[in-house]
Amino acid sequence: MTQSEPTEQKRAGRPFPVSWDQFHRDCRALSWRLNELGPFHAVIAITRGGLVPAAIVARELGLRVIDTVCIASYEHDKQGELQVLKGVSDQTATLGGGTGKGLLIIDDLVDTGKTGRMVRSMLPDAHFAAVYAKPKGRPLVDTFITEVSQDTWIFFPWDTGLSFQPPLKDGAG
Ligand SMILES: O=P(O)(O)OC[C@H]1O[C@H](OP(=O)(O)OP(=O)(O)O)[C@H](O)[C@@H]1O
Ligand SMILES: Nc1nc2[nH]cnc2c(=O)[nH]1
Ligand SMILES: [Mg+2]
Repeated sequence: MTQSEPTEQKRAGRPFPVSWDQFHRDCRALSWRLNELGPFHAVIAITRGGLVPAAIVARELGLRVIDTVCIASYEHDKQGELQVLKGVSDQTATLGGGTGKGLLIIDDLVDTGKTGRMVRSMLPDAHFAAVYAKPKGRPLVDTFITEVSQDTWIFFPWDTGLSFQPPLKDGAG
């Protein structure tokens, strides 16, 4: 990528900030939906973004076997090559009969669907859930809570902090 190319975040343009409170509510809503679809043997969080929703969903569904698939692709807001740094453990793979049946994969969001496609190829029979979905990634997930437009960039509470916001009207501050 050359210096002048915009990042995925800049290209997306429309900011969608999510507070801890909102994120917790959305994860609880996801848990309600998943509770009707289970039971699941284990939760698999796609790190790192999937760790927070996975903890909340696991708490709500009473699941105590939690594994990770560690995938890196975005360096802050630029997507590069997908790298699988760690797959599921042999123990979790056995619980899912080798194909992921009865396993619940969780991520914070699906955007282009690249990450989702990768985990689906690893565990084709697992249930894949994300809290937020953009249109390109939506066909990859079985369950999600809120759809946002493709030109939206979601700002998660663990990536943001409180800061001064200038008033909408110029000079009103
Ligand atoms: O649908 P895609 O276009 O593949 O994008 C979605 C993925 O991008 C983000 O992860 P990221 O690679 O930034 O890593 P992180 O979870 O460690 O922040 C997000 O948490 C999803 O896993
Ligand atoms: N924080 C964040 N990470 C992403 N990775 C891919 N899309 C997004 C997004 O909208 N927000
Ligand atoms: Mg991620």
